[in-house]
Amino acid sequence: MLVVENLSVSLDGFALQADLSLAPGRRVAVIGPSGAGKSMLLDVIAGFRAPDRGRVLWQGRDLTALPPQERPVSMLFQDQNLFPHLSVTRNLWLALRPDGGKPDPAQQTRVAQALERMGLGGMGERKPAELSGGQQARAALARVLLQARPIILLDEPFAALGPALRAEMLEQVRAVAQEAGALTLLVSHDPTDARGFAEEVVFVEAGQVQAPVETAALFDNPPEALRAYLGDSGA
Ligand SMILES: Nc1ncnc2c1ncn2[C@@H]1O[C@H](COP(=O)(O)OP(=O)(O)OP(=O)(O)O)[C@@H](O)[C@H]1O
Repeated sequence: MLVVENLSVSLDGFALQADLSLAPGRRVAVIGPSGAGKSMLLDVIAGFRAPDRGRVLWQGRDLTALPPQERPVSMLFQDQNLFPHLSVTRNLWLALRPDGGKPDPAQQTRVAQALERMGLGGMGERKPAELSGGQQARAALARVLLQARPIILLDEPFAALGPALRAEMLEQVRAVAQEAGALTLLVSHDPTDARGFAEEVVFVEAGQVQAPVETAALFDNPPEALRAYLGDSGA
């Protein structure tokens, strides 16, 4: 289980509170109004922000004091976080050799296979700027695939893509997560994405992280606060 226990983080007058347990392998959407604290929750789980109080545990192990690179977590951001001066292949090498060393031939083959799988065969020598937005998203997902960590965090990584491409990317994420048996948390502003992707939904409002609810049950009978958030989005 991923357990976020008695967590409290404050920043410039904003406070986030969470108490949450999520099972390995689940697909979870994190939704809620702008500024509610969704990114902050992911940042604390990933280790980019330290909580004032509380702990983050994975399978009983306390991660709270660990730096991001030592956590069992891969994170995908909207800007895809690829190094602009490195080729796509070299960006992916870093997933296997964070020290910057040259991967061995077997690792290089894995990188080439990940590129093929993401439809980027033959594009490994390009710099990220020489790829389309969708191709950059696939390159970033190839990195997640190579890292093969048991928790995948996605902070609106595909928001800049059109609906069809976004749905396709979420399908890819689902396949990658399933293969790795990874728990996946997806921050999204699009209820359709949440419904299509997630088995459970965590609703965050004004710094309060609510307990996860089965997706279908939540959207079939949304509580008042969620109804207000969804407005007339048709979800
Ligand atoms: N670096 C910062 N300095 C000060 N306040 C911040 C900082 N980052 C975030 N905040 C505040 O913390 C709160 C939570 O921000 P967060 O980015 O987690 O919200 P969010 O739910 O992800 O919003 P959005 O959906 O708009 O991305 C917001 O009220 C925001 O103004």
